[in-house]
Amino acid sequence: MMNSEPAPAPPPPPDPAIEARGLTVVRGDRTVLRGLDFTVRPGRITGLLGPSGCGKTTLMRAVVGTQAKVTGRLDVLGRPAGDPALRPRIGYVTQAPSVYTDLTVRQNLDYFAAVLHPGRAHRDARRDAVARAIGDVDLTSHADALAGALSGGQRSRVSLAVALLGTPDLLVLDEPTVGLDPVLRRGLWDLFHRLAADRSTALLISSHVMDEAERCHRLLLMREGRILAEDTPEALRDRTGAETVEDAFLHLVDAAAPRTEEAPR
Ligand SMILES: Nc1ncnc2c1ncn2[C@@H]1O[C@H](COP(=O)(O)OP(=O)(O)OP(=O)(O)O)[C@@H](O)[C@H]1O
Repeated sequence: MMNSEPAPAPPPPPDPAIEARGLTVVRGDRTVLRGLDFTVRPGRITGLLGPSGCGKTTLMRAVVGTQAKVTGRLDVLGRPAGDPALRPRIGYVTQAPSVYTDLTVRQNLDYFAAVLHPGRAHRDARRDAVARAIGDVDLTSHADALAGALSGGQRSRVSLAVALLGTPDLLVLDEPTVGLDPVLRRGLWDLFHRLAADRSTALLISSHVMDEAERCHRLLLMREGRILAEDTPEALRDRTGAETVEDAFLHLVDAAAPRTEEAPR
């Protein structure tokens, strides 16, 4: 007998981690972001790519709630960006590592863990979270080194470990792989993919290095404060007939304004 039961409906897509509609930001007397619409999903790595000065950091600052003069709609994890309830749910790593150079790696992590989860009752949980975060960024063998004695790339990884302490639902990373050698870069991208797959973390990662684009699930291509395209790397290549995301970007730039522009590095 044929089964007349309708096939079960597929599960609805999870709520977006970030949803922007008409996002506009003014810095000084300049409009730096101009009416942006985009969505970032949980469990996905979204790459934010574009030339230097196009507004990537400004967009990230708006998402984490540290940017003034933001208009339009910007919802983060179901709340308006900047809502105090979002603070423990978002990890943000800026371009400049923010660590105490006169403390060891572990002491830095202990300090931030105590801010996140104060009190004796959380002592064991703090110790576990610190050990896990140091392991996540592959700094276990440097845990007792002074942060001031680390290389720039190692110090950025301490900043990343701090951001991972609270197991955030959203990680916002501003050029996290700058200055890292290829082996460490690969290790970090593996970690980003594990966070997306195992913890359903939404990752928004900026870069102006186009070869990192292929490692992302989705891309937001930016130029001069606008989104040129929002899609998967594969769809962007197919749509433009380009072999690389960099060529796809150039194609889209030409299609948007038929003039010669400098390509992002
Ligand atoms: N404090 C500020 N006051 C006024 N304008 C600013 C300020 N900071 C940045 N801008 C301007 O905002 C624009 C976007 O800067 P933003 O730092 O967001 O770009 P970006 O894409 O992150 O660049 P990069 O890749 O070099 O970090 C730039 O034109 C910059 O000059």
